Amino acid sequence: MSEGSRTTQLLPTATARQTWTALAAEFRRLPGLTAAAGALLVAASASGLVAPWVLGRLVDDVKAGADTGRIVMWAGVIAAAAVVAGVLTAAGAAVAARLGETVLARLRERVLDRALHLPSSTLERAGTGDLVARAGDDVAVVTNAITGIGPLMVGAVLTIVLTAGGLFTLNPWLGLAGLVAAPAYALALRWYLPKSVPFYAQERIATGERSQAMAGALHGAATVRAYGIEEVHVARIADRSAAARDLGLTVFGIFTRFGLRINRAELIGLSSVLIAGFLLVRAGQTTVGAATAAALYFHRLFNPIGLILMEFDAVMQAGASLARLIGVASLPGQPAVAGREPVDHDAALSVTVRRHHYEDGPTVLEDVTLTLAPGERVALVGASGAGKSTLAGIAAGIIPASDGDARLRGVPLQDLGEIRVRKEIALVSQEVHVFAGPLADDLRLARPDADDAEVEKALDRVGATGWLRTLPDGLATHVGEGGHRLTAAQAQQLALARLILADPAVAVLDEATAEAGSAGARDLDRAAAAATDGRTTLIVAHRLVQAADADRIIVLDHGRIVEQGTHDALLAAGGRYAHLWQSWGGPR
Ligand SMILES: Nc1ncnc2c1ncn2[C@@H]1O[C@H](COP(=O)(O)OP(=O)(O)OP(=O)(O)O)[C@@H](O)[C@H]1O
Repeated sequence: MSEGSRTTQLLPTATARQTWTALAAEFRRLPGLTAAAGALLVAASASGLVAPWVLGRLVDDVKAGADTGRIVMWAGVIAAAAVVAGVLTAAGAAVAARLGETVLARLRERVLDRALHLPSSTLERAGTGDLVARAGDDVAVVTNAITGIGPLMVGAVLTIVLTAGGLFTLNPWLGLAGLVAAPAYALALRWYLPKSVPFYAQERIATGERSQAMAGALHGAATVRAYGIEEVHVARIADRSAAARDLGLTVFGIFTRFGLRINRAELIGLSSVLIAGFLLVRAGQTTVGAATAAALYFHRLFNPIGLILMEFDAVMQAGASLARLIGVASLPGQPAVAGREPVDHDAALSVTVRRHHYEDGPTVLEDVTLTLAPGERVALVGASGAGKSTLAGIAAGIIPASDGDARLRGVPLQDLGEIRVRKEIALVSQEVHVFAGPLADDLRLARPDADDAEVEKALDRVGATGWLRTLPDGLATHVGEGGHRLTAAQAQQLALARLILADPAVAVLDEATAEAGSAGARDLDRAAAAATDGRTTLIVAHRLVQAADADRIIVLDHGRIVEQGTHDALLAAGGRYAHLWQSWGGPR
């Protein structure tokens, strides 16, 4: 496809409510583990309440002149509570991490499953970048959150809820006194978030630029030295480092001032609890011990509240990533059964496009009607940007026409269902991916039950036998990422061999042979001819020689069909095609 202002429509992102619903549904599928994690975390937080309460009792007992035995008993209770809290916290964190990992693994599987089954048109619109970012970055962010801060956050929330409950149980007035700090915390967060988020983003960019400047200079060290431009690069690195340092200091400054605001909120809360305690004790409403316990409870809130506030943006970030994952995971799966059956029809494939445009872009195709008889070979030619790839995409069911449709033996492709369409119509595009693994496996993607002889025969038909023999392990040779590197032309041959194995009725070839140099291009032309032999074929011809032996040639210009006919007829007509043929330098 020609480069232009490509518009993409990102994959869906779940709303907050959908995210919670989907997450809750995942936890419900693991009732045992969820209940165990919940119970352990609650018990761990609750056991932390024991020590402050006991200290309060201790104060009252000492005031009342209790004997040493009683004090030792309370000390024993505190020690036991500490041990129990430690054990429960460790067990709770382990079970919660296991629960989180299990939920995440399921979510990851669903995302991958949906991603691989996405209707081609959705993927075409979204671009693979969005999907790769979700399967990569978003999964990483959520994994870190679920296994790292996730259990800590849950623990912190539970501690806050239970401790606040403890505070109110001691004396409702003491609880209310603690609540006085809430607005101060809220104000601290309101001050911090709008400032920190953009600075964190800038800091990440600045450190990235610094690494880039250093890596660039080091990779090109020889060139830098040869041209004597060391100073320029040193100055550039110094510049980037200074920018990163300044931003780092700014971020640290903001963080410190945020810490100050949190301390202020703590001071307000603790003072208010102490003052309320003093007044209540004086009025005989509570004991010194209870007021002490209340102050200790409030103090106990410092860490969890601090943790939640400090990690608030990390939680928001994880939430955003989770929403993007659930957006993909919640896409409808593939229908198990295909739709309507194609019927016997004169046309193997027909396309009617009244108008097509990408999103809000200009019209790319207009009034195009294309009908391929069974077994017919039709070539699309035209200048770059004329709309050939778009028309091929619509014909293959990859791109839905804005106004119009493609039909296989009379049945609209959307009625056939994606599975059936992919079985019947194969698209070979220039972007051929070689999957990492044995060569034979890559070919069997097209037909899993093909035996070695069939795989070899397909490779032979596309002229790959020559290089197949040179491979160290033949069909078992590992190709793709980390394995034996195939050339672009060899990868194209693989794609054509896959086409033979898949054996579809209709083949759409878009730039399938454009990659190679001229000698290789001829080999690939032969391979393409062999692979499409006997099939209804639509070929996007970038070199006119690919079109010359087609049954019919269709000339596109600015999204409209301007000419069609056989090579000879079009040459004789002396029109657009003849002109293209002449300027391309083809024999008359
Ligand atoms: N995904 C897309 N989003 C927006 N515009 C697009 C997209 N794909 C193609 N276009 C635009 O549609 C027009 C037709 O492009 P198309 O790729 O179909 O032409 P082509 O004849 O195949 O060109 P080439 O020979 O360069 O591949 C061009 O203006 C192109 O920029």
